[in-house]
Amino acid sequence: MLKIGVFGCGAIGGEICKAIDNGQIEAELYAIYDRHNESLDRVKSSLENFDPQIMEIVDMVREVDLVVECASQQAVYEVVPAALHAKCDVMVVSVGAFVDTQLLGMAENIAREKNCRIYVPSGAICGIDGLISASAAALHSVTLTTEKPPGGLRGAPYVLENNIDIDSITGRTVLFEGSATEAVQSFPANVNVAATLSLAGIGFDNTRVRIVLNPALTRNVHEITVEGEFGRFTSRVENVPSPTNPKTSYLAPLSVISTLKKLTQSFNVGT
Ligand SMILES: NC(=O)C1=CN([C@@H]2O[C@H](COP(=O)(O)OP(=O)(O)OC[C@H]3O[C@@H](n4cnc5c(N)ncnc54)[C@H](O)[C@@H]3O)[C@@H](O)[C@H]2O)C=CC1
Ligand SMILES: O=C([O-])CC(=O)C(=O)O
Repeated sequence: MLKIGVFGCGAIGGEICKAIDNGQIEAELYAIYDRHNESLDRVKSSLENFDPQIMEIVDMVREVDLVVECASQQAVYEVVPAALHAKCDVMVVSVGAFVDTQLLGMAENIAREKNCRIYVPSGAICGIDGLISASAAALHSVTLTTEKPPGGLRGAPYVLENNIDIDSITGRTVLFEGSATEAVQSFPANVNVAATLSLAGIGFDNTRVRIVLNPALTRNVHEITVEGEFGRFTSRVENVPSPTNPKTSYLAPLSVISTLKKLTQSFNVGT
């Protein structure tokens, strides 16, 4: 049975642990880690069937087959090289870290050398399957419009650095327009989806991103439009925010759970 370690036990990590524990994912929850004891305690007390060990990353990668990073972009720098050097596969949710071409190149090189896999689930957006299919021919443009209520954007570096008082904004307001490169650095915990889109499509510099604050919304909306030799498609998802982290949509852990299920099933559907 696949032995899994979960690094980061917040909104996403907690759901993954539960899905392994209740048998939805046929794997062993072998180890967990979080820098906050409360998060570890919360996850541990939610489990009925597994009693994972709490392990620092250096120990975790020696014991498990796959580490799931669901912590932060900063954690990716720690988790990904450690896992790959130990010949351990890794799934990355804080995908925005891969805007760093050195990190991405290094990860790809070590994975090739050690014959390991790096998995990036679709996360909180819909349409990555279509984009991957379309990318087998020429792509002309990829754009993302992310629209969130104030709770989905509060605390982002871009908001703080530009002294934007998001609670005083009363109507739909475009906060940011630019490349995915700038977007994932300015909103590291809000638009990892822009990174996933970039990796699947035409890269960080060419993927265009618009971030909109809409106080009237209760859901996190991501709309993507892709044009290429295949034609054109638009996909729009209206995501229920996670109850414990309003920045994160519930679809994000569901996407990780489904990607993990794919790894353990013999019959797989979709691109
Ligand atoms: N790819 C996608 O579509 C999406 C990605 N995300 C990203 O996934 C990650 C996890 O999201 P959530 O679970 O909602 O966040 P969260 O804030 O609810 O949980 C993150 C947990 O990781 C821990 N953590 C953070 N950095 C750490 C480190 N360096 N070492 C040890 N523990 C660390 C925190 O203490 C916290 O318990 C975030 O980076 C988030 O931005 C979120 C939503 C969608
Ligand atoms: O969960 C979402 O809606 C998107 C998100 O936070 C991210 O991509 O970082």
